[in-house]
Amino acid sequence: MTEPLLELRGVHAAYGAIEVLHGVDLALRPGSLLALLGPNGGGKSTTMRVCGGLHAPTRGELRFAGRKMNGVTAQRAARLGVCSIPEGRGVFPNLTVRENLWAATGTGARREDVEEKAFARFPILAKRRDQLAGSMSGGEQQMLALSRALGTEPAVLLLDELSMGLAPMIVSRMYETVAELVEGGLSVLVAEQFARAVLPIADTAALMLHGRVVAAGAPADIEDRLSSDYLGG
Ligand SMILES: Nc1ncnc2c1ncn2[C@@H]1O[C@H](COP(=O)(O)OP(=O)(O)OP(=O)(O)O)[C@@H](O)[C@H]1O
Repeated sequence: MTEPLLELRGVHAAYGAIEVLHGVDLALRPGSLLALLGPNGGGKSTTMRVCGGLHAPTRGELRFAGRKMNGVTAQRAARLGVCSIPEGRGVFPNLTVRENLWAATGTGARREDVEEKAFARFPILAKRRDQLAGSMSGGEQQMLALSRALGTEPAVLLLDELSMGLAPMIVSRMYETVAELVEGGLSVLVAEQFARAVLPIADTAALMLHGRVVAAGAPADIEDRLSSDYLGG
């Protein structure tokens, strides 16, 4: 089996004195989609933050392309090719669509190329190019966040709660795009409370409860562990 591109080995993490991850193992293989599932507070966002270099583990290893990368900053992680879209999308509301896209060019991509790709993928963004991001719908903002992240040409994309606040139709459209990106070779780790949105396109899935991965494997293999609660009705 191919080596994981991004991997957590026995990762513990804490906020102050309170440990919230208690030995998390995860393996994201190249060109695949791993869905990290589970209810609120289980530790998905903290796990994503550890993967993106935004939160340092207290124990265990974060590995990228076979090398330990504990202690890297988010900027260094981005330069290595690990790019995060945080919960809440992280677009700059008081900047225009184009200005938001240019924020991706810190890693070296040309502004014109980032714009061209974004507008080809989501034509609505071309129409809104000079509009303030904060004035757009949640779906359009998520398209912008995704386009900006892709502007850095990442090897790994970390997507936290893509579905949050979006209509089901928009969520399906977004995950269709994610599936195309994975088809094209991108490796994607998605944290989702609503498993139904992402399971159909996931290669592997992991269920997190109380800071631990309690089940992991092919979606079909862990489906029976996902109670209707975790499937999001
Ligand atoms: N900044 C913080 N300070 C202190 N505790 C935190 C902080 N962020 C999260 N926690 C706690 O860490 C635990 C894991 O939270 P985390 O956000 O990682 O879970 P989650 O599965 O992503 O849930 P959600 O979908 O609500 O973000 C929870 O008990 C939460 O209360």
